[in-house]
Amino acid sequence: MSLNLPTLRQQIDSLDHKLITLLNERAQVSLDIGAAKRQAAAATSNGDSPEEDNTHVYIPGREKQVFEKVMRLNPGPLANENLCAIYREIMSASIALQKDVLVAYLGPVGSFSHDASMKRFGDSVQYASQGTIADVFEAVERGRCQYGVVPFENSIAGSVVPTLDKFIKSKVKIRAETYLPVHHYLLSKTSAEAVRRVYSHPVALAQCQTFLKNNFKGIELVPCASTSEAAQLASKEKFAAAICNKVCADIYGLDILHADIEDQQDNTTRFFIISDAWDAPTASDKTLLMFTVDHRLPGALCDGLKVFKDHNLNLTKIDSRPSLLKPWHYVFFVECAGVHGDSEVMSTVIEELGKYCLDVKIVGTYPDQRPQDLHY
Ligand SMILES: C=C(O[C@@H]1C=C(C(=O)O)C=C[C@H]1O)C(=O)O
Repeated sequence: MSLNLPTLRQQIDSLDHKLITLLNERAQVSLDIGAAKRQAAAATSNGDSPEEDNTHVYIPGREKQVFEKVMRLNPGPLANENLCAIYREIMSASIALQKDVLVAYLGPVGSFSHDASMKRFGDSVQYASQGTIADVFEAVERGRCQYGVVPFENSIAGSVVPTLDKFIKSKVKIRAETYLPVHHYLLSKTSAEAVRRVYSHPVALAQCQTFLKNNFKGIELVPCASTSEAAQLASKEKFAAAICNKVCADIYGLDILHADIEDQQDNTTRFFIISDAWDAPTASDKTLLMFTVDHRLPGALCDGLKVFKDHNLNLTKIDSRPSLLKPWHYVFFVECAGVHGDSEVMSTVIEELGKYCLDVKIVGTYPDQRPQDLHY
């Protein structure tokens, strides 16, 4: 069969016609869903601030379901990754139709947080760059942004301490988690031999220790607030370089000196989407709890952790930070899988934990997002 280009283009035109009609039908339903969410919120509100619209249009559990459905129904030839990227944008437009959404991220543009935010929320929502992780928390706390994206832990460097410390003091809640594969680049305006100083975020420097030891032993390493700030600083200096995302080369006019310099190629960072509220239970959720331990009771931490075992809950993360209330007094973070914060099981867990631990608090509860299922 000979392939006729004008006929094939006619086919595309006719399919586009159908697609545009269907996309708008979907958008109309999404507008109705927005109205239904406002109705439901009004029915449960106490009428304190009727002019303030606190409804949540971003529903991570529902989005996870949509992505799963898209991949299940995909007959090809489109790859799941490409179809999911298209759906990311369809849902982004759908969110923006329901409400103006502003997402705070650790900037400036070109940071891994920016990348993670864009991949999570798409092109149609608005973004607000923040100077530090603490500023992202503050933007959400003060209601300037409805959502914020903060790095939580990295597969090589471990926990992101400023994020943990902000959770101790802040009232924000975790609404979703997301994962980003992280590849670092050494960017500069000069040659590798002429570099005298390397800027980056401390967690990024920690991910490239072997590379730095082998190639830049003894060189000045300057920590800064983000990898994109590092790129910005390096772009203003003659003999400096930055460890950052590849996209910073174009954004800040830098050359690539070395690619993929992270110590492990499967380097991944987990981010949290924070907000003033978590969402309803889904088929599979995780919950992050925070508590201090009463040291007057010997073995209190051990007894506390046993509560999770007794309820058959798998622990997926455990960490501690100084409470800053007194020396050698710690706040513990424990994440468990298979349970939502609003469930009866969780109420029982919290009650039982209370026997051994003080100030037990849920930091967030969110759909369990396996990194391998993220195809966008
Ligand atoms: C349409 C909704 O709102 C948003 C948009 C979605 C979509 O376009 O499919 C899914 C979840 C929400 O983030 C919804 O809650 O169902």
